[in-house]
Amino acid sequence: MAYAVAVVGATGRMGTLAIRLIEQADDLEVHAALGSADPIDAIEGADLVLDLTLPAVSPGIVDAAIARGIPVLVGTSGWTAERLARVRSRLGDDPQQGVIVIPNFSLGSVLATRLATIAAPWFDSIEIIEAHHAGKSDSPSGTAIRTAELIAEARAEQGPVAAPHADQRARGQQVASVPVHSLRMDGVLAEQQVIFGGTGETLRVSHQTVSDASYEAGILLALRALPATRGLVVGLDTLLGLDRA
Ligand SMILES: NC(=O)C1=CN([C@@H]2O[C@H](COP(=O)(O)OP(=O)(O)OC[C@H]3O[C@@H](n4cnc5c(N)ncnc54)[C@H](OP(=O)(O)O)[C@@H]3O)[C@@H](O)[C@H]2O)C=CC1
Ligand SMILES: O=C(O)C1=N[C@H](C(=O)O)C[C@H](O)C1
Repeated sequence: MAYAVAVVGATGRMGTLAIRLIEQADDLEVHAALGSADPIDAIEGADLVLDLTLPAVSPGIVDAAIARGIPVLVGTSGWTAERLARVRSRLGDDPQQGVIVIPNFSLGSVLATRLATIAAPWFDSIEIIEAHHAGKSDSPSGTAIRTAELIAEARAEQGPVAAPHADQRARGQQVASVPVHSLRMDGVLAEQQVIFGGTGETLRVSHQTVSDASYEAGILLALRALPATRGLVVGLDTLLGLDRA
């Protein structure tokens, strides 16, 4: 049996990639391929929903899937801790349905974030620089938001990072106390560098995406994990068990 997937954002860069992957997989099939002009009701009858749209649109799609009892995989950015908390409370204490939110489908990126959380308690001075293609409409990136929030979580005992002169605009946007600097420019696909400043040394954890092919294995892994998921799961690291490594 093949799971029927409704892809929302199917006309976009990531949606087009997802449709191709689903069409090529024996255990998945396209139920509906939706763009901005299509009614969300078209997800009805799908086994799974895949959301690859815009940060402003994504929460409504998740709500629509939850309302219809359809498990949903979210690849769209903009899912802050606050937004995730709202979904968790919407699903309730004994959720029978799965919602998976993956800020970054690439293995290298989630490993880089994991490495950053290991270093986080050891350095008080931590900043993130992320760069993306000029067409990306949101900043900071979903990956940077997630990385900053996990760094803050890993520093629960040490407290917020030092962010001197944070009132100056060029000092970036603080996410969970971590300054994030976003570049949007030609010649870049997606990159992130987490810089740790210590006594007489810096440590840099850096990841570069050179092709959208880096997302393919993660998309398939998360779609296949979705039917058995109950409640909210965040991050490819969780699906891979890296959060316990
Ligand atoms: N998790 C990850 O690893 C990755 C996540 N992303 C994220 O995925 C998202 C999509 O990126 P990308 O494909 O580059 O973006 P695109 O701009 O190429 O595509 C956006 C898609 O959203 C659709 N859309 C816009 N508004 C609505 C609406 N109201 N209802 C339904 N669909 C709508 C568009 O449809 P239309 O064509 O009709 O306007 C289009 O299909 C972004 O948030 C990006 O950050 C990107 C790469 C990797
Ligand atoms: O828009 C993109 O391209 C990407 N968006 C995601 C994000 O906001 O982190 C994931 C990846 O960085 C590519």
